[in-house]
Amino acid sequence: MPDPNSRPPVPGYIAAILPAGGSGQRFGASENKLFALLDGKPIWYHAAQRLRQQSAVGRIVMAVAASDQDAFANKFQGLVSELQIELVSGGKERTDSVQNGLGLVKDDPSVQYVAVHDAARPLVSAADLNRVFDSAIQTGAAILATPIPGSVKRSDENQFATTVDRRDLWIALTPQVFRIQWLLQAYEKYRGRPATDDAELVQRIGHAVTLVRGSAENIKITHSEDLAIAHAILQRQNHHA
Ligand SMILES: Nc1ccn([C@@H]2O[C@H](COP(=O)(O)OP(=O)(O)OP(=O)(O)O)[C@@H](O)[C@H]2O)c(=O)n1
Ligand SMILES: C[C@](O)(CO)[C@H](O)COP(=O)(O)O
Repeated sequence: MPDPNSRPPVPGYIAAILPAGGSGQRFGASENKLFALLDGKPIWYHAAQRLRQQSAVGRIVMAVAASDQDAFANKFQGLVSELQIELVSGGKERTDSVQNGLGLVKDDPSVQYVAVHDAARPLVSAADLNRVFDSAIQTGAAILATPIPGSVKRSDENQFATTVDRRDLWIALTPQVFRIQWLLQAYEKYRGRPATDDAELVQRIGHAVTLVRGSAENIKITHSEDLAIAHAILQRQNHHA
């Protein structure tokens, strides 16, 4: 159902917020996992570059932890300027980082939608970006997601399994794209109750969030072994480009 309040988009109507303020505990490197190189460039750069290539995207705001700010001001300064990225401080939780990014764009009248995209997802395709942007314009809130690929089990207290019907289960990806007023309201009402993504906050204030089927290649770099998988996916994508 088309959103009656949506206005016809003009280039730059989306602000992308890239939370990059984590520490990559599960990746286990001595520095932020987002600094690991993929095809010679840091992971965060690939994520931001794919958004920069979209004419719908105007501002790109990246939230960076205090401990990484020197690296972004020095080592990565050229890459940050090249992609015209605005930096803000990261927060304790991912939601705090996103909220800091929102603070920078909330009063900008050219921003109609916000796309929140993990800086740890370097492989999102242009086709998926276009589809989730289009869906957000139609509905006000849309996220990339991919159906659960395997059998799903629930463990009881003795670690005995029951099987969960997976037919309507999806894995949430990013970008997650929202009409800016909805995301601002969601964060105004957010009282720190844990949420692993922004769609959950928007749902909590009563808006339906549309699932847009996206490629499972849009992985989040979480564990160190994900880097080798990302290299293989990138090679395949480059080969088919
Ligand atoms: N306080 C935080 C925590 C996470 N993130 C960002 O949110 C994205 C998804 O988070 P995740 O993959 O969990 O990254 P980390 O929190 O860095 O990883 P870990 O949980 O293993 O420490 C990443 O781009 C990460 O940098 C953030 O901006 N601020
Ligand atoms: C936002 C997210 O990437 C969507 O899949 C995910 O929820 C982040 O979760 P994590 O616990 O930080 O891995």
